[in-house]
Amino acid sequence: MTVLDLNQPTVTGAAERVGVELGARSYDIVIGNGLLSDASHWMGLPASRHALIVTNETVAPLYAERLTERLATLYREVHLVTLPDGETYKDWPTLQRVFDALLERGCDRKTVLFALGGGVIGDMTGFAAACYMRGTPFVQVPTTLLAQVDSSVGGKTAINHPLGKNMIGAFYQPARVLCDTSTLATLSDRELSAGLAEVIKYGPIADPNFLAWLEQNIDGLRQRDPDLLRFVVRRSCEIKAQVVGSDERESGLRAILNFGHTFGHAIEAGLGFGAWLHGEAVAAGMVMAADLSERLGLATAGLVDRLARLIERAGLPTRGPRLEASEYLRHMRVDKKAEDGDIRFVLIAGIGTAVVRSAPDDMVAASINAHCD
Ligand SMILES: NC(=O)c1ccc[n+]([C@@H]2O[C@H](COP(=O)([O-])OP(=O)(O)OC[C@H]3O[C@@H](n4cnc5c(N)ncnc54)[C@H](O)[C@@H]3O)[C@@H](O)[C@H]2O)c1
Ligand SMILES: O=C(O)C(=O)C[C@@H](O)[C@H](O)[C@H](O)COP(=O)(O)O
Ligand SMILES: [Zn+2]
Repeated sequence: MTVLDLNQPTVTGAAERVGVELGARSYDIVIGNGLLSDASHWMGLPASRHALIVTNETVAPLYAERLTERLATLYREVHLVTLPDGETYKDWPTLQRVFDALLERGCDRKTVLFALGGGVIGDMTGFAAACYMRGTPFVQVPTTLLAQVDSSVGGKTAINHPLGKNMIGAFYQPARVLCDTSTLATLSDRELSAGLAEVIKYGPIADPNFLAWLEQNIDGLRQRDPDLLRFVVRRSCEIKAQVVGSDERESGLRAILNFGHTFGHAIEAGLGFGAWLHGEAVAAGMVMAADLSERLGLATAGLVDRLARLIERAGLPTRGPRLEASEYLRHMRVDKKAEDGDIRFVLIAGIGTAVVRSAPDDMVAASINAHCD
């Protein structure tokens, strides 16, 4: 991929826009400090009588009132549904509560859904929007770092199945993504680190300069320097928008965004959803995938150490939990990239270049055993 402009972070108060170019489904990602309080970025959203804010019990007390006030100037009826918090609730019964709320409040097919929260809320709201009356518009208002740099962009929506991560879902693009970076101030350190895992991912798969920049700035990011945070949100969105813009439904290139996820999803499913955060599982998964890249002779020696050092400095695990390699393999066989039972991994063939390959089970097991407790 082309390396885009890596200027020093912009320090202006003005919001920035990154376009996701998908023809009729194109939309903007708007990034700025205080967007929830700035009416100008909320103009031109899909028109409707009804808006439904979908959020959870942690985020609602923090930001639902501000979003309700903002939407009250745009929609005649603004409804709110507050879901329980956690990855364990990314499931059918909780999704059903969104449909209950829509029907009980008389919402029609033009109703605009607003996903206010992290990736769990974003993925479920998007899926609800894809299904309700066969499709109603939705807007992402991501409030975690992970959601601002990754999950709010690109239209992958889903819930989990006990046997596999994100197994039931749809590709369904939002009408806009509004990233208010000021919401990151209330995020826990653990969740901030989880978001950094998906940020780090973009370096090895797409942008060597970004990886080097992260190595220089990781401490400042963990200290929540607002300019650094805003820069990583923008740069991450630029990379993801470029990938999604050229392969919306993952027929090829888009799979590179799954770096670390084949192992990571096995960790999440193997331990039971919610035991490890998604970002934590992806972090350990990236180390295993880097190891496999070295073992297969795709990457030169040193990749694992370099990546693990950065991951550790980001406050993330570099080793997976104690699970048998056979248990990992069992979960990985249901990964969506698998073909005919053949597990396919995103591997690194030099920093900035990712490839998708299968590998012999014994080599995969060796990578797992070398990097799990
Ligand atoms: N669709 C995609 O492309 C994509 C990409 C990456 C991850 N995901 C999915 O996203 C999910 C992980 O997202 P996540 O890391 O945002 O987790 P999350 O949605 O569970 O949010 C993390 C925690 O932070 C809380 N929270 C949210 N915003 C807050 C704020 N501003 N202040 C304080 N607390 C806040 C939440 O209530 C939750 O407890 C996983 O289900 C993963 O599979 C999807
Ligand atoms: O947008 C994508 O494409 C990604 O793969 C982004 C991932 O970070 C994300 O976790 C995604 O939900 C994983 O998708 P899946 O198809 O493996 O469930
Ligand atoms: Zn992910």
